[in-house]
Amino acid sequence: MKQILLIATGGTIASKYTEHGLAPQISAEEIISYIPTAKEFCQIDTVAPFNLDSTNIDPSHWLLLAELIEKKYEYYDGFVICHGTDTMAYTAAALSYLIQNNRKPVVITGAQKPIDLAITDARSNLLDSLRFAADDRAHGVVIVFGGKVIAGTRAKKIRSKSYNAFSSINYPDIASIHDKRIIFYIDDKEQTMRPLKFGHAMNSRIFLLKLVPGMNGSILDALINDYDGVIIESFGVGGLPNYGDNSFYNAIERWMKAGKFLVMATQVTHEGSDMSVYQVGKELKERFPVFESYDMTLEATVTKMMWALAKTKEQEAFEKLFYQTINHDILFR
Ligand SMILES: NC(=O)C[C@H](N)C(=O)O
Repeated sequence: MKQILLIATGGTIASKYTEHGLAPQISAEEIISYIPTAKEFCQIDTVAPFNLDSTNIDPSHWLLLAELIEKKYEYYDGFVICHGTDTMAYTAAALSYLIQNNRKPVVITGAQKPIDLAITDARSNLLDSLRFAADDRAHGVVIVFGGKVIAGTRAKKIRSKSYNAFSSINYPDIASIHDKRIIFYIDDKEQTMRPLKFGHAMNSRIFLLKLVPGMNGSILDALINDYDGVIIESFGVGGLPNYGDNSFYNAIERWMKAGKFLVMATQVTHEGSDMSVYQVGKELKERFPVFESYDMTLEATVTKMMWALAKTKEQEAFEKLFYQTINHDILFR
């Protein structure tokens, strides 16, 4: 029988109603007591490294989870992480960069309702996750939620309340799960052929700047001491405004001179960036060594930049890391 390590980290799935609002309180053992049928197909051990609403999860927790999985890797066939949904897509993307060429499944799941309620998505999500983690065909970091299996780098929380909270962006679902049946749409064995690699560092000095009409580019100057890289979430396929004062171009010149990194992304959820299309994007790319997210999700862009800038501060080396396809994260270039 497959051996699964269930890693409980908190989230709504493990929450109870308190006078201060929902807060994680349910232990890992209590969580598995709600899904007794899992015993028919796997044997579960549990560990609870922290118990947090995922709003409180930061890069140090991603490193802790990767380290825990690295230590236990040889002892288990698969890993299921119970996690809050709010930052689940960030954790899934971060773990995709921290655990590469992963031949075992690392499944992240959670719920919109606590597992101790009579009506909840928690039990089906957890059962689906364990079933997937126990499947011979499964590998890599994925989110299992609402019957979908989504690559860890492609997930986005698109609904704040409904059960079908996650979507795979610019990429098909890896598989779907209905009752006991798992149907694979993508079967990528290539990842599992390369040597397994664990990462041990993330650079959190990354800022995300969401462009709004009328913004002055000098805002970048305020970031220059505290950040190594900025992602500008611009409009459409990507570009920067010039309101006649050159404020963005001048600020970017100072940003680049200081040896900082700039990635252009888009506020549009689907289809990604392509700065070569319009003058407002093309000119910027011709003048400065800026990178772009293309079809990567924002969560993947942020965490990939954190991972890559922990490895290098050199443009060419960064470019190689940033545009390399990892766990299905980028196709378009
Ligand atoms: N559904 C959830 O899990 C939301 C919760 N606030 C969390 O992310 O921890």
